[in-house]
Amino acid sequence: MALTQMALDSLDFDGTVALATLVAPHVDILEIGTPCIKHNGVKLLEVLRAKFPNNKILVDLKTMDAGFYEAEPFYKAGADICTVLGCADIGTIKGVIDVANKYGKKAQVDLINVADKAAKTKEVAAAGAHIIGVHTGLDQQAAGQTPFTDLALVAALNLGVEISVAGGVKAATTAQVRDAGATIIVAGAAIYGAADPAASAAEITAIAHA
Ligand SMILES: O=C([C@H](O)CO)[C@H](O)[C@H](O)COP(=O)(O)O
Repeated sequence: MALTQMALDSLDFDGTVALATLVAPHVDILEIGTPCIKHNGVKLLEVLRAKFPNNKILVDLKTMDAGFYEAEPFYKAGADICTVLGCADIGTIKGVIDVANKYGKKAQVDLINVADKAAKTKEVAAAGAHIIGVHTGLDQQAAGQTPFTDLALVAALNLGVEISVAGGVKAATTAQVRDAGATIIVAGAAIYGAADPAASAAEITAIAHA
């Protein structure tokens, strides 16, 4: 059993709200993707928070510096999870963990571009990270990479932290990543690129929840 998260990666404010309206009943977590939050800011989070009280909301800040200071306004506005880059300074990562704890929320450390993912996972888990994000980014996917080997590596550490997996996951690979130990399964393009995003989200969630 894993939760599902839909990545909202459009830059368009109204289009994002419209897509979230279609998909929200069929996923556990709505993600405001990095380009989307940079373009639209905390106002979009406030709108989604008010419209979708039954979904958790992840804000994909991918924070690189000033962890506590950057993430606090988003937790204050209703984010349940904010992300911080694993390649950031440990002080930055601890800042996001601290502010998440202050609001009773969660911090996710994104392993994108981290060279030694096992060592980083152990370090940030010991620092109190709530979720480890195994992530093959859009540019890495374009170069042919997938998250599956990294997921196996992180899951094998058995550290008792939640593990999120993102990077081109679709219905056909959802059972594979669920069985490999992901507790949160992220899908972006597989849902927003589908002819029927609600049906695609429902299909992925049915597999993830099995
Ligand atoms: O985090 C993401 C990306 O780096 C842009 O910020 C995506 O939201 C994430 O990769 C999920 O999208 P898909 O890979 O299209 O499923």
